[in-house]
Amino acid sequence: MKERGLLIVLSGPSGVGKGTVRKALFSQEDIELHYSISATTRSPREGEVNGVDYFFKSHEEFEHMIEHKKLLEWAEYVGNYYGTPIDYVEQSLSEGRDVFLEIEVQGALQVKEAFPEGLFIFLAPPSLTELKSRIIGRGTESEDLINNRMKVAKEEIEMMDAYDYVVENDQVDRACDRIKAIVTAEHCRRDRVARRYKRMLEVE
Ligand SMILES: Nc1nc2c(ncn2[C@@H]2O[C@H](COP(=O)(O)OP(=O)(O)O)[C@@H](O)[C@H]2O)c(=O)[nH]1
Ligand SMILES: Nc1ncnc2c1ncn2[C@@H]1O[C@H](COP(=O)(O)OP(=O)(O)O)[C@@H](O)[C@H]1O
Repeated sequence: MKERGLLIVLSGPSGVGKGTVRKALFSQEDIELHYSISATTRSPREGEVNGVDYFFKSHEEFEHMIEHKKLLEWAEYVGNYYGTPIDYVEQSLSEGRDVFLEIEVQGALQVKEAFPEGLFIFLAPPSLTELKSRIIGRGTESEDLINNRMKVAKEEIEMMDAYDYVVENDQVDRACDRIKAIVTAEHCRRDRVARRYKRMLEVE
């Protein structure tokens, strides 16, 4: 039987660098992860492509997905819905592929309920001042939205204890290396456990 893949959840406040670290991680050849594309009701930003960055949905379409249990988790975040389509995750894991979710904190906590065996990583900013300057530097949000995101960020940082690991995003390549090391260690741990049970069953 094919072993199930690993579910990796990267979470953390808006502007900490989740998207940047994820893209860097996916550009590396020594780790193979499968990105779960989320659905959202937020409007596309310049350059974002439907079905690549997100599945962009109307409120009605999103609520239809909720009603028909098409989402593994969903959350309302600063006025928009975001959610993880369940079929892609289930199918990839059952075929032995490692799935990577990049989602906010409320959603990550819902995934933890459904998949306690997942690997939950919180990406943390070096400081709140640096977080704010990254959000401002990205230039995608109005001042009101930036203040909202900072307010939510403080609440999210309080939840970091619920995660298996906290990775500081001081430099993108260092954060990436830390995440790779965590994923590799988790694979080794699971292989060791699987081998131990296999041996136990052979002896029985
Ligand atoms: N719960 C949940 N959060 C998501 C999902 N997809 C993206 N998010 C999070 O929603 C928040 C806002 O995303 P977005 O508007 O793209 O802004 P950005 O990530 O700050 O650039 C971020 O924290 C994302 O990680 C999802 O499927 N579920
Ligand atoms: N380690 C880092 N050092 C400095 N700037 C960073 C770092 N990681 C990300 N950034 C910048 O911070 C901004 C927010 O990053 P982004 O990946 O959009 O965050 P998130 O997906 O968590 O909202 C971007 O302008 C990005 O270039």
